[in-house]
Amino acid sequence: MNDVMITNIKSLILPKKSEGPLKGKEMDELNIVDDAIVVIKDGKVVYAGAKTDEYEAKETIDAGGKIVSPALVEPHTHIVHGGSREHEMSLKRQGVDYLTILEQGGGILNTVEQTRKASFDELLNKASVNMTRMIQHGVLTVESKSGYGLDRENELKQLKVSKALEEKFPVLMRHTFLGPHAIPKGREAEEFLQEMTDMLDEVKEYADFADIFTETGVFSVDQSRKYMEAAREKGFRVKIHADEIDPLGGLELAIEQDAISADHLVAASEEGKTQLADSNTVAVLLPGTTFYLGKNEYADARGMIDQGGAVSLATDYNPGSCVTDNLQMIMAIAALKLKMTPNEIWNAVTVNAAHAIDADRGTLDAGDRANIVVWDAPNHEYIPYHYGVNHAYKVIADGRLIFERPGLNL
Ligand SMILES: N=CN[C@@H](CCC(=O)O)C(=O)O
Ligand SMILES: [Zn+2]
Repeated sequence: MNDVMITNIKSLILPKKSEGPLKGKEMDELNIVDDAIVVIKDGKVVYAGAKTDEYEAKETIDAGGKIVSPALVEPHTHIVHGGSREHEMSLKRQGVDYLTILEQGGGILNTVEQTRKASFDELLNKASVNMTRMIQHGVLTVESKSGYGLDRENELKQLKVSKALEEKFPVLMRHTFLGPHAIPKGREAEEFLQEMTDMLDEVKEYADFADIFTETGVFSVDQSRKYMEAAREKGFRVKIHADEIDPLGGLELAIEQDAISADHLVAASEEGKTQLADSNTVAVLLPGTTFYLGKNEYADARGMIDQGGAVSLATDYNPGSCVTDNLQMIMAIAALKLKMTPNEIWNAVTVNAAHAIDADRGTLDAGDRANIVVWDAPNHEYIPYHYGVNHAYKVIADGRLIFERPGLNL
């Protein structure tokens, strides 16, 4: 006997499982089945498709005539950190830009100070609040970066908190070492980068990927290449914060280094965008960051997709450049500012996001984990359209209902 049957599904969104990420025109293909059911046994999907009488189950979850999809995948966050940086809002209002705040010892370095001061438990409790919110917004797979320690003790502390989060919540996580995230006060780039590179062996136990912030005033393309090569030699797949503000050629470097993802890419070159199509690299775009930094130019998602590249979307949740843990909000910004179609957006936050972090998630084929969201929306286009609110109505992790949107007690 099966365990659970989700019935009364108006439309079931079924992104296509594929060996690599969906690229180019494939990104606009999405299977949507009307009047559907999902059957679950031992936390896995037995059947997801058109309604049939063929199956029985011990328990029923009524989707209430709403739409259902795989749980969302969040491929880029800085969820573990101490403190907050609301004071930077007034600096921004006065026209002080992101890199200037960093150069003056604020920004990332401010969060480093607060993260170093925080105990393991403080960090875990704080990140748990964000994780709870992400789950409530329909996310059950989360990538999490270090990068607010910038020394051995605190980078390891952050990665251990990240691992503990995965133990605590019914989520699949990927953990990324981002030791070269900024240059600590009083240090010199080369020797600090060497210290972070020397940590890679030890970090292997906790991290799936090695990442670096390649940007003006942080690490150059040559320094980043050296770090990525060292990480790859030690068996890491690499990631990169590339071309976020200045066009340094970070996307080309990512492709050259067979990075699993290149993230940001607001200022990526035409050459890089062209190369993306023939690469194994997923472009993880973070339009919430462009919005939050008050920029007018967004990443050229259309150029990347139309030339045959693979694109994914993430919040980039962090305390400085994008302070939201609502991936649905990013879906709206992608529709409005990146000119992505609803199908492209759904693929970008499910299958392609999963490929960007090497996670077998984002689909509901037989045998997949039954990580599912019932959305309070009439169709899949509605979620990017009605922005800024949470449309997740029920969240099901491994076949278990773990969140149901509360109503009002009137
Ligand atoms: N740009 C570099 N790192 C983060 C921001 C971190 C911060 O400002 O605290 C990002 O992806 O946007
Ligand atoms: Zn980031």
